[in-house]
Amino acid sequence: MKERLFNNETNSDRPFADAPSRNGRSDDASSNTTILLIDDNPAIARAIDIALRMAGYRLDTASGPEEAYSRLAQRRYAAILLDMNFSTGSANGEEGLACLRRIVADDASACLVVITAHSGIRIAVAAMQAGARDFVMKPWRNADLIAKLEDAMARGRSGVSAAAGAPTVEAPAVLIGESAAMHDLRALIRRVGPIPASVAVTGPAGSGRALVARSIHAASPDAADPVTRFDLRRDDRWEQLAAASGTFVLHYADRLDQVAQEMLLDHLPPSVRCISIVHTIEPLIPALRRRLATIEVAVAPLAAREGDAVLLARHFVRIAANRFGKPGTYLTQAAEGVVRTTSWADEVRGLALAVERAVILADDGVIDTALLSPSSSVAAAVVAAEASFDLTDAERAMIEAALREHRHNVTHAAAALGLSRGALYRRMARYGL
Ligand SMILES: Nc1ncnc2c1ncn2[C@@H]1O[C@H](COP(=O)(O)OP(=O)(O)OP(=O)(O)O)[C@@H](O)[C@H]1O
Repeated sequence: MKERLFNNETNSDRPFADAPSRNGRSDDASSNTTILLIDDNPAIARAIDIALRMAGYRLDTASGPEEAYSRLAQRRYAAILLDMNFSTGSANGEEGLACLRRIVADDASACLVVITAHSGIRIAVAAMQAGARDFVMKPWRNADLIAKLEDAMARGRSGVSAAAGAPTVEAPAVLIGESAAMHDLRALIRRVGPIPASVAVTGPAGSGRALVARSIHAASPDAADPVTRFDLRRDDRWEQLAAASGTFVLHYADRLDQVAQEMLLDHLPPSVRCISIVHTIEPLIPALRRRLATIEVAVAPLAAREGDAVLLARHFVRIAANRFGKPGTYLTQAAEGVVRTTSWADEVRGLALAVERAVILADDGVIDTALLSPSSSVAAAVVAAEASFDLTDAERAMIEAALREHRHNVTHAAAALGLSRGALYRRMARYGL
């Protein structure tokens, strides 16, 4: 039941000129080590890619903060090389500093090296104060760049050297979203995380509560220790509680009846920090509310987070495109409009599911509105059934998909299929559904 949240890994003129790594190696020590470059200049990205590959490293590139957060939500990088300006004409380093602060807030152990213009000493100082481990000034010599990266990685705070290329287990808890609600949520997590008070994370299922709980733990002094998760619906919950220590993440306390809530109070060791995931704290008896919800961190429904659905959809496209081997898959503007205006059942998880399905069905890597329509799972079922050229199978598959899509709500499934409820019931009986 114990689970470790964190792996203990752990435009310029003439920026690149010369030798590979100071150790020139391409051996096991560095060959598994991946570095993230955040830079909007493809020429720089190509050149750094070559230099790092010659030194035995791998490079992932993000063209700006949005893509960077998405990549950082997927894996932990041994080091991050961050340019300080992204928009055309911007030179004050503010964009880079904001990105740096966000990355460090999400993952205090992130190893950041910033790239500044030759005259950017003020920016370099601000970046170091904000948590960068080092800076390089343009133009740089590749040998210096790699030496600084290697020194920064070696100075990692964790026990295992990132430069040793330890494989990534779990990505940092990165919350995608730029809405006011998400900015407030991040600020609250940063305030609450370090205090050993118990926290109740509230909100609709699928809205990201478990991710927020991880993020709170990541901001705590115990971040390097594993949390223990409990599903309070399980029969053996009381024995499990008694055997554990550290930080507890409790699921479904709000589903316990009054007697079980009192038993939970009796069984919770006094010294543990509890992070509870509940729909609302209303069903909690006052004493349990005091024990579990000293502070409430509310996760807003997706509909109340202006602009976040599109950022999340792009994030899920990147993940699914990578997972299903479909690089370059993207949402059309019209599809992003659908993402923005749809009320997603099951919140962020529902959106993620719709996007994954669309990525799979997008033959040409283009996700247009039709692929995002709620009935696209029905379409997918038809495609699958068509392969067998059996109309009976196709009809059954469509009905099954529509029922799944609408969580067995016959009225909604019938409407999606263009049938009356009675007609759907008759077919369900025929197919034994
Ligand atoms: N802001 C976010 N940024 C990135 N991913 C997110 C965000 N919110 C949710 N997700 C992803 O959506 C999915 C559902 O989130 P999560 O499991 O945290 O929801 P939940 O509210 O805990 O729901 P449940 O308790 O029903 O599992 C997960 O894959 C999670 O990583």
